[in-house]
Amino acid sequence: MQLQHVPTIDLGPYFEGTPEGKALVAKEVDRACKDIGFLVITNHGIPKELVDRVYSLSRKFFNLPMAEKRKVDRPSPDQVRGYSAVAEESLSYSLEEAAPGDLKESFSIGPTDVPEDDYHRGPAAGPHFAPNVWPESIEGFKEAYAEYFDAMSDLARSLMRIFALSLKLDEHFFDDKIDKEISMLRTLSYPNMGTNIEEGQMRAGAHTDYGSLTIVKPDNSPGGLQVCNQNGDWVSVPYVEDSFAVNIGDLMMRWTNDQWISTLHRVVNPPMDSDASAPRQSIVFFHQPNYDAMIECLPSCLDEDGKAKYPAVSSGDHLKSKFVKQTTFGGTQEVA
Ligand SMILES: O=C(O)CCC(=O)C(=O)O
Ligand SMILES: [Fe+2]
Repeated sequence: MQLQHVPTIDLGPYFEGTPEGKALVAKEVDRACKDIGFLVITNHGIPKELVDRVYSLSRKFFNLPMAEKRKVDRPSPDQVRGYSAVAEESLSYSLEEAAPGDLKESFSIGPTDVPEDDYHRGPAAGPHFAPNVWPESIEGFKEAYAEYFDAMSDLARSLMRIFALSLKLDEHFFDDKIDKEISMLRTLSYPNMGTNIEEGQMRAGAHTDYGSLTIVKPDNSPGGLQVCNQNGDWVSVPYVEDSFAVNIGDLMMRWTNDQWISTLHRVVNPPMDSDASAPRQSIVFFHQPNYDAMIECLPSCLDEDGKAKYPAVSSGDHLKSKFVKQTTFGGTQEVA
């Protein structure tokens, strides 16, 4: 039977390391990725203290006066770094002719401690390793974000190893394709807008993510993440204490020849009567392989006639193609 809701999967047996435990988790993950493209993970090994620290430092940042936040404004349209204000972006723009701006503000970083070599700094690297910008006035902010990025990167590597087992590949198949990743970490703050909303305006309009996988630290405040299941119904991602929501993106769907699905999702507004002092804040890690990793249909995912639906493409070119498609409200470009 096809899953129509988002399952919760305990990663404990994978990390215990027995072949049975690994096989069990790989099977559950395979089903989730095929049926609904989303899963909630528990026993992921990320310290709660780190998550809580990044959460509260981010809250401090979003509470700064606008002039302070503007000091770390996004440096240029092609660099997903720094601050973007409410309604400056629209995630569903790539799916609709015109969409109103999303009711969120965000702060983004890319890889930290980038080596000064040709791979990372030469022309082929484009804006993938652009420098980060940091708010100077919040103590411990930079360190916490860098630590969280690394923790997410480790968790994503474990998830990719589970994916490899699910896809009948060697467990380490993806390792050398994600060791110079071009991932992004982004905190999203969704203020409670009351009635100050345009027709059709949402916290985040319906969209799919671009990369290999996304790891979301959700928030339990009203107005949350919803997923469109294969029946076409919007279902909420369950909130589980100390969990992360994980979803696969367009790149993974392409890598699996559409056997796994990159699912449409959105963040809905809270009910009008909900507490205006409870804005939602989520922390989102968009995992993206090395820019030169070739995304070529995996052998276990070919069609029955042995064919692939898509030609090979590099991770960097794939991301660029999404980038060009998506224009933000107000005319600049944005990557989800
Ligand atoms: O805030 C969330 O829960 C998810 C946001 C999202 O889907 C995105 O930014 O791509
Ligand atoms: Fe998303």
